[in-house]
Amino acid sequence: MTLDIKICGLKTPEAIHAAVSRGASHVGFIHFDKSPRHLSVAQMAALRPLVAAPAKLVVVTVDLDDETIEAIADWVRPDMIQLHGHETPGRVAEIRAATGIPVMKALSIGSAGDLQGIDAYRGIADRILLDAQRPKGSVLPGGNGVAFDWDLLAVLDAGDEYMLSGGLDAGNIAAALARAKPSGLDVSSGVESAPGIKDTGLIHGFFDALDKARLNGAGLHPEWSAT
Ligand SMILES: O=C(O)c1ccccc1N[C@@H]1O[C@H](COP(=O)(O)O)[C@@H](O)[C@H]1O
Repeated sequence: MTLDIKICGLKTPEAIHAAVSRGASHVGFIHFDKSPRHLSVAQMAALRPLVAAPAKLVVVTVDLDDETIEAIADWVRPDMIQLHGHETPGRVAEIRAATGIPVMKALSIGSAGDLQGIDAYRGIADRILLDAQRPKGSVLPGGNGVAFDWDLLAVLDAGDEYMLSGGLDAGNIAAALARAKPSGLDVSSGVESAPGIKDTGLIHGFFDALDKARLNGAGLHPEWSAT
């Protein structure tokens, strides 16, 4: 098993190319109009062909209505839909069934108790994404560039699969992998020069730091390859 890498909030062909050329397993487009990374359905559909297999396209949504979810499914045809709002297990199942597209449910983690929320989505969401809680005053449920305490994850069982996000960057990725055992990493703000502005140099820097961490064997889960 390899460690999945999702580079999220991409808006330009250059940024998509940088992520895909470095082996990103997932590329994320944000559809949330309060975000500086927001793309309309038409913009996502236009960029969609640039995300070719084996890279997978994830569209990030927040408490979206059926009509918009349907438009995204039909026009953008993502490989996965990320649900980053207050979607209940029932709503997650509904979106999964209506679209036939795998879903990733994001959960905000501020304390060990928040991890119990995972249980409700087991067998319903295809993947779980663990992110930091939104800082006071932020209008964004994610993409705030803040990390949570990765040591909280120590209570999880070895078989608990999750993607880790929140404030990851080239400077902390080795420490994150030494303390957490995710099956994937998700980064957005950490490869930006300003909110919503991806920097291809920082994208390369993130993959370089990851390569270095892997060479040093930084906390890699025994089941995950170092390639
Ligand atoms: O990035 C956004 O603007 C965003 C908006 C609404 C929901 C989720 C959003 N981003 C997600 O946040 C995490 C981590 O972001 P960061 O690295 O801390 O900036 C990631 O899963 C994005 O998909």
